[in-house]
Amino acid sequence: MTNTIRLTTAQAVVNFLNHQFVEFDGKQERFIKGIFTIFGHGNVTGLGQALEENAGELEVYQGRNEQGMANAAMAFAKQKHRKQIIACTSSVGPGAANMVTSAATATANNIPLLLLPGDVFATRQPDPVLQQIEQTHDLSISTNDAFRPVSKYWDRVSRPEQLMSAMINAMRVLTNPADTGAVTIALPQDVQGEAWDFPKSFFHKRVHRIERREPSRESVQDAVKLIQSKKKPLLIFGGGVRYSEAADSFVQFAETFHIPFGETQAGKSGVESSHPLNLGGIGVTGNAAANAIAKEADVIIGVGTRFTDFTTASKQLFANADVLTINISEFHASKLDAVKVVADAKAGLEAISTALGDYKSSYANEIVEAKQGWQDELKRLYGVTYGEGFTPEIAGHLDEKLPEYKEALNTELTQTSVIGKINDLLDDNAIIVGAAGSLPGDLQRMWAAKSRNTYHMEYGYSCMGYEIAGAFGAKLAEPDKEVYAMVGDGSFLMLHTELVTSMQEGKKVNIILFDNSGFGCINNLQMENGMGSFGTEFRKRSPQTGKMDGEIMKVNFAQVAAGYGAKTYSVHTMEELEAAIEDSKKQTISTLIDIKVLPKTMTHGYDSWWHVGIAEVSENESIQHAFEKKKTNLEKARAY
Ligand SMILES: Cc1ncc(C[n+]2csc(CCOP(=O)(O)OP(=O)(O)O)c2C)c(N)n1
Ligand SMILES: O=C1C[C@@H](O)[C@H](O)[C@@H](O)C1=O
Ligand SMILES: [Mg+2]
Repeated sequence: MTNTIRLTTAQAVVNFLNHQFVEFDGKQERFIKGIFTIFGHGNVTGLGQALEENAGELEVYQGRNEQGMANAAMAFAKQKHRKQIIACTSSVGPGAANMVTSAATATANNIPLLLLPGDVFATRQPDPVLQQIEQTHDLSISTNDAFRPVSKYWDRVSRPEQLMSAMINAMRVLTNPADTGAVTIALPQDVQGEAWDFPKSFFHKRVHRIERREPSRESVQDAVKLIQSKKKPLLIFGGGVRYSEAADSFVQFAETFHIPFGETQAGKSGVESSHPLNLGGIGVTGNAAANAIAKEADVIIGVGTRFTDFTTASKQLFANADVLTINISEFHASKLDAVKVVADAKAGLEAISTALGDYKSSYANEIVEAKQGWQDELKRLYGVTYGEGFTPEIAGHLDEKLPEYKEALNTELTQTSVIGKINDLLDDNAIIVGAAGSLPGDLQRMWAAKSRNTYHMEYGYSCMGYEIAGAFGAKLAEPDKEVYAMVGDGSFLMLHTELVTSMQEGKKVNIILFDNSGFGCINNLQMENGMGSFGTEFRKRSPQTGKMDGEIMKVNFAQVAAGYGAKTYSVHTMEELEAAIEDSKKQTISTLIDIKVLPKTMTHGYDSWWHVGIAEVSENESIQHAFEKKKTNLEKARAY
């Protein structure tokens, strides 16, 4: 009996993908659910042929935009806590280039994403093939080299037999909780069709064990010593806790030692917001309760967090505290000069818990009071209404222009009150998905997660255009729940066409669109830092000034989505909002609710600083002032 099987490279890819499984806590699951495709000459006659002939168990999807489909694949993996993925194949050239952004998004967020872009001919016989870029200094370069800096593993299969080591390494990285991200296997279009006698053993079922790395005894002792020397510890619930499925251990740790916790964007909803020790979002987009407690904490225990500038408020928030990290990645564990426990979140927390004995923090009423204070503030935010003498949350920027927006958008709705209403109306187990704009900040502060794992925010790359594709990916992961994309008008305009794919697949997503006719959060950012309103409001070019300071642009987003066949609603009042949400729940097709909101009515920062580059020299006094302010702020931050 022969020990080999003759297949094309592409057929071997499909066969191999069908035989990959992961095992976590004793539970085995198929690792590759399916594959998103947009076919072109770079993949249709190779991978396309292989999938047509025998896709096996792989579900084959048809994307609309390569970035969109890859964002959906990433969201699927994120919602599945990295235990299952959907691969993506594109053509050569522009199709491949469209996935570079998604690769970066997945890598920044440590989410597994397998990309299989077509590539130029290995033989070079037809060079330049259509869509080949031709770098004169190096003919081995193709568009796919652009994936190198944004991939955790990159390979090009220039001969069929290279596929074996390429795919084994791809799986190594995709299933490695400490170092996962985008994996790019570039497949030259001729090689995809070339045959090889592959060893049958290459296609045997492979089970990739996702192990819970135990901490070393010494590192646990270090952690115990540090915590025992402190009175006011603060835990941070990072995305790693969710991926490690360690929420129960985390809560038990917090309760046993009476330690409050703040949530990062990736960690939020790992535990219900109502938990008495859950202070909610922390950092630049954190709330007043979490940030106030953080300022007084003497040790920060960051679990499964990358400590981004948003979490640390640009290293200002924990300036005077010691830091302890529990992280599966040595790299992330080593941040902020921390005492580090390199371990799986659950294993690390449980080991420290056992060794910590009868330690108790010395918080008295601070936690209850901080939470109550934030509840009062939330109530105020829910109730912000436009009217006589109105002062928006972000005051002093466009105050005098608000009546013009009210007229143009035909609305008096404020963003904070709309978010409050939506939070009240959605099902407790509904999933919200977001990524960019002012919404991630508002939602991290304001959103009360009533069930676990219902808050899905891509804030590692904060990539505009993730929201709708991401909602579709989350829906594929959890088809029995309502999924809502929370999206600004800017993000919608950047990329929304996987909405069509959601309808093709009969997987309903709901788009909640906040139209303030502009890149609102960037307008806030520039004006807070001394600039005028420049290039961020959506206004027509004025024939008088020659600048984009003319009429406010009006887009009927409901009509756009209706054109795709979605059920849509135009909302200008609270009553219309309530009716739209209730009706949208009854629909079986995807929906879009086009909500017109006033600019500047999103939440403001709560005692936090975001470090951005500011001009050191300018004729403008307000810029000079902003630069001085930045210098003062920098002095209050940790140096590294
Ligand atoms: C792909 C991408 N390009 C640019 C940015 C920078 N950026 C962040 S938010 C934003 C504007 C978002 O506008 P919108 O979606 O309308 O949200 P709003 O701030 O108005 O709520 C921009 C341009 C980004 N995050 N992602
Ligand atoms: O530049 C940015 C500012 C943030 O407020 C926003 O949420 C994010 O999308 C971004 O890219
Ligand atoms: Mg906007």
